[in-house]
Amino acid sequence: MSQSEIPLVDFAIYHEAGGKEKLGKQIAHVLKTAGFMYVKNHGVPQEKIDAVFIASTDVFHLPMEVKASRLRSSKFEPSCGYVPMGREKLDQPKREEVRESYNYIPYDDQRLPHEVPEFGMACRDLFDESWEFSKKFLQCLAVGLGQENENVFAEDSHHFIGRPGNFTTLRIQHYPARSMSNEEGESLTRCGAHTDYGTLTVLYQDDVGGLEVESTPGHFMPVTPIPGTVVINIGDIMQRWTSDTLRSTVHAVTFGKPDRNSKERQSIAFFLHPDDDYIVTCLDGSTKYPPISGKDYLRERLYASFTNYFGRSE
Ligand SMILES: O=C(O)CCC(=O)C(=O)O
Ligand SMILES: [Fe+2]
Repeated sequence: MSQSEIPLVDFAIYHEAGGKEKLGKQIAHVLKTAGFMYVKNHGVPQEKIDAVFIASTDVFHLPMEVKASRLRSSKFEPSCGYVPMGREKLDQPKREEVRESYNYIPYDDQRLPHEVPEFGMACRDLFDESWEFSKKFLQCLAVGLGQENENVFAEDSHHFIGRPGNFTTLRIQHYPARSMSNEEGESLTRCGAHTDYGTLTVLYQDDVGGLEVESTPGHFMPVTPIPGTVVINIGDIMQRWTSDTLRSTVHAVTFGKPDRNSKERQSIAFFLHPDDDYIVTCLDGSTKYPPISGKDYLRERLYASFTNYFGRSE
């Protein structure tokens, strides 16, 4: 990425004649170069985003024993639930991550925090709105890449979204404030450097900041929060699907510098995954990567990033 800034795409032209084509060209270009973009006029109502931020604040402030009674399943299966600090380590070499999260999928109400009754419905609404926007985005992308079928990345491969047979998840993340010495700061981070796994990630962030993307190897650039925008990037399965034409970009969330006494932060990520049984093959007809099902691909990736999880240890 040679740009000094993350590009901003205006989705307002989607409904205009030729809008899909224009947007498709822009977003395909960004995903071949920068890999990350802001999108404004995305159509996801701000009050639905705020509702999840507000309800999840209450969820994260529940007593630990309540949160711990709603742990995400430890099997490889779609599951709602709480993911405590230390469960995930994305960094290489692995540093302690000061982050807790809650995974939401619409068809598992077993581990919902019923103490905050509005949480489930707020998540459901934002899940649906995020998919509505993602569908449009993915249609534009298919058009921008010259695909005949504009739904190849949308309904055709995400038919079971929100239902058994698809792993798409809305994940709410909480990064508590933490004062630390410089020495401690070397061994802790908020979210280690990683790429996402799925088709697309739609990220809603609060105004604290800390998200950074790797613009050139080893050089990270801040994704400063811009009100009214969402942040979009693709994940590894989309890079594979497009035979590395599109770029799944490394990113991380850091503590503020220089004193590292960062404010508490929250973000909401909509991680889109193809259907479990959908076979992803290189779209250009090449054999660069063998065909793989959505589920097998995700299994490989989750095993690598969860510690003491799915019956494995580091
Ligand atoms: O919290 C953020 O801003 C991003 C977190 C992230 O990249 C992830 O969970 O994959
Ligand atoms: Fe990520």
